[in-house]
Amino acid sequence: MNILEKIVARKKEEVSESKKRVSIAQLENSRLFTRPTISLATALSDAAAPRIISEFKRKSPSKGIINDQVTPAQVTRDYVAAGAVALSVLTDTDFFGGSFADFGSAREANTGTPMLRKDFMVDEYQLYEAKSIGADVILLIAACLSPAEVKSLSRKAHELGLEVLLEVHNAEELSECLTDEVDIVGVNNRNLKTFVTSIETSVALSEQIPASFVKISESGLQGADEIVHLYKHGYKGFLIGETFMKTADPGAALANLQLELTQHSNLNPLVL
Ligand SMILES: O=P(O)(O)OC[C@@H](O)[C@@H](O)c1c[nH]c2ccccc12
Repeated sequence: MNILEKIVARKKEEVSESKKRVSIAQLENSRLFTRPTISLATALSDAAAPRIISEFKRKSPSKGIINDQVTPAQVTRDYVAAGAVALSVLTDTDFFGGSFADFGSAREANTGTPMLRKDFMVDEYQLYEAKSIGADVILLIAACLSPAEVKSLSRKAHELGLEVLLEVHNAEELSECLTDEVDIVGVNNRNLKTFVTSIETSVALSEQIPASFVKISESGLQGADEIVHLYKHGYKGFLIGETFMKTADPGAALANLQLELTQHSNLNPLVL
């Protein structure tokens, strides 16, 4: 089994345990369930410059502990203050050290910025969970879902008012799984089966994503130059975790990147 298969197998167990503990009706009754969601797709498609989706990520299977000193509330406040277009918070515990508690404190620390529940979605039940914790966007990873699952989970997400980010890593996943039900297409520069990261993945796939979809590039991003390069290939959003989280002050790291981006001619990420 590769790591992705291990994560998905564990996730399926977890979901069946959760279903026994908490019913969908209970999730529907939670305080945040009826909260109106905020559109990330709109924020990105309106953007006249690269926008950063900042991730709260404590650890990962490829890197081990990234940061165990910071709190999601503080990092969220700092990311928002530094101009993040959206926040991504890991809710997977076993492999990424995330939790609903992390997501909840980030949600509490910010009401106006869209939030992505970053997890491995394999069952409709998790969409109800996402809504109950105040998520705006959910992630569907083509590498661990069938095209039919992508379609049905996307439909259900929309029914619940959630936006869908479809993550692809290669041309096959893109052609098999892209459906009109998807709101945003994310190209993961990291192969989740091998952990190899290359921004050339985003470059290569950019042409193949129809212009009607908002595109984002995910993983392994570090500096303004590569972001501007990918922006010129049509990517509007950039999902960044480790580069920020490995510093003592992730919000300050985002602020520095924003500054570097403003120094690129004709690009001002702080002005719409
Ligand atoms: O920390 P990075 O290399 O900046 O990557 C962030 C994000 O793209 C990455 O965490 C990610 C992308 N797709 C995922 C799917 C599951 C878990 C994590 C991910």
